[in-house]
Amino acid sequence: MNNSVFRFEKPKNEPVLSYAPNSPERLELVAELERMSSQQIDIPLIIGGKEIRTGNLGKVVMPHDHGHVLATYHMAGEKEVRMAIEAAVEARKKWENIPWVERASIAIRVAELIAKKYRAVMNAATMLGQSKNAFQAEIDSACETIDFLRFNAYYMSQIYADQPMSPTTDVVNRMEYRPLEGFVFAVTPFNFTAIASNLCMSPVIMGNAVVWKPATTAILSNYYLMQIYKEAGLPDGIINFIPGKGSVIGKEIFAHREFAGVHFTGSTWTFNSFWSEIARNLPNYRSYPKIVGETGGKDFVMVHPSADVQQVAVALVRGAFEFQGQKCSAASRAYIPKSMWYAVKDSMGKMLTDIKVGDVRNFSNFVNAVIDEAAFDSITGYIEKARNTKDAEIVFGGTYDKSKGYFIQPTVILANDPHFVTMEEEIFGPVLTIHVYEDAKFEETLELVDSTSPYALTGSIFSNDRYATEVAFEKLKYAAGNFYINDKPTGAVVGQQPFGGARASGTNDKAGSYLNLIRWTNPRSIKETLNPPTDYRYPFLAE
Ligand SMILES: NC(=O)c1ccc[n+]([C@@H]2O[C@H](COP(=O)([O-])OP(=O)(O)OC[C@H]3O[C@@H](n4cnc5c(N)ncnc54)[C@H](O)[C@@H]3O)[C@@H](O)[C@H]2O)c1
Ligand SMILES: N[C@@H](CCC=O)C(=O)O
Repeated sequence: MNNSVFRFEKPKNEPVLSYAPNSPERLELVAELERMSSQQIDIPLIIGGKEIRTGNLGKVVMPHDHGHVLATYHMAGEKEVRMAIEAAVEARKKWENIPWVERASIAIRVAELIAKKYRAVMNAATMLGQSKNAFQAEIDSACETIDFLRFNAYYMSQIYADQPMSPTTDVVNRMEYRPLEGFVFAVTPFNFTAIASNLCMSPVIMGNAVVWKPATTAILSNYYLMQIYKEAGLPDGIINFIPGKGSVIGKEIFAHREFAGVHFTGSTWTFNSFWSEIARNLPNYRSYPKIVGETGGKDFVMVHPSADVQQVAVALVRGAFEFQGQKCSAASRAYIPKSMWYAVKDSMGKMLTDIKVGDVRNFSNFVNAVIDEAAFDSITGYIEKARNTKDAEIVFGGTYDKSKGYFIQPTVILANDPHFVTMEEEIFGPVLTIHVYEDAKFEETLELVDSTSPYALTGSIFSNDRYATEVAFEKLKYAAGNFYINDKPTGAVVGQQPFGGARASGTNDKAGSYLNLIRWTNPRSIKETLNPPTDYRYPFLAE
């Protein structure tokens, strides 16, 4: 056991590479895309470090070319879920007792491997499997994944250094940061490889062992993560990788006595179903489980008449359509003053005419495919609702085609009714709805922004009038957990804008900050009395 005190310096964010034509990173990525596109791999479950093949198979396809199979994966049944739980419970016994700096070193080594040796692999797998373009993959599967790992090692060192005071000479007080008693269930979404990694690694770094259910539409990149964790020295059984049906896996997990916490990112509906299931099983557990979930959003852009037209138009186009709007933070409803609407529309129209939609391997495509057929059908269903009502009209896009890939043209809906369904419900696709308001009704419109949707994830105000900005800041105090001034509501960076929201958007435990890590510890306060009293009486009783 090493008894030294280690301190990690605050890291810097991983620089985003440009992938400009002929840059070394571009050439390496193109070669990796070709290599991955020309093979079909077999993805097993990984339990206690062992590869398990159940023969119950699913397919990993490219969303932008869904006839192209990249991999087959094996699905867990009840037996494998129980094996994964046992492996995690067993592995945790040694893991929690090694010096924390060893755990931090493994995390930092994972970051280093992704930054250099496996950057192209992680980006190519995310591009092909999740249909992200090179820039969107780079900021996710390279930079954000790396940042989560490096910053969490630093935050962990700060948490552990936080010790209580011992104000008198006869007492020594200290705090021991134990992991949770049991295992943690990580349930991860398709849309960010970084989130998948972080949902597993933040409990792990704090001494916990994890059973990981990845999203079936992100299995390729998630499987490569497992391999990198192993190469970095993560011991067997600390993360147990079990793709499969959520309902089969969830049922076994939530009924288990050793279930100690769930680290989830995904839809509000799924999270609510977990919460009910956990409540139903409460008497079975050893401890109250930690329930951490970041969920949906209906993120707004509120525009004041003093705002700059071009800045607003760019924020709307990038905020709504990057990664096909499949970000929980995507700009999906905007409120524009009447005096600005035609200018904003004109500017957006120029950009939208320029934007190309297609395969990720063609680097000139800004927009790629949505994740799968179910998403395609759900998103286009909303577009059809807009087409078939008097309450709204489609002003850009509105076309789609799933014959080869799940492609939807960036779509802008103008809603006369500020409560039209696409102003209220999360669509999770390339659809932005705009409501135009009378310039004089700025404050009333802020009330509308606050009360229109059950979510409170991200939002922004565009204004060059500081008094107006301040009014929006106050009136929208609880409307967003991440609030932006003169910026799009997406693109939170680890260490800069800790991420998460409340209301129906989750428990707001702020991924990418110490606030998330403290959910994965079970602290023990220790008081040692150096000179214990030998008389039971209070001093005044001796009078
Ligand atoms: N707030 C955030 O930080 C954040 C970030 C990214 C995505 N999201 C949200 O995620 C959603 C999109 O992601 P998604 O489509 O992957 O979400 P989803 O809820 O469909 O799935 C998330 C995960 O839960 C699993 N799952 C579903 N039902 C289950 C069950 N009964 N038992 C166990 N596991 C189950 C899925 O297989 C997947 O791994 C959007 O609503 C988006 O807003 C939120
Ligand atoms: N870090 C992301 C949040 C991920 C949601 O899907 C952003 O702010 O765009």
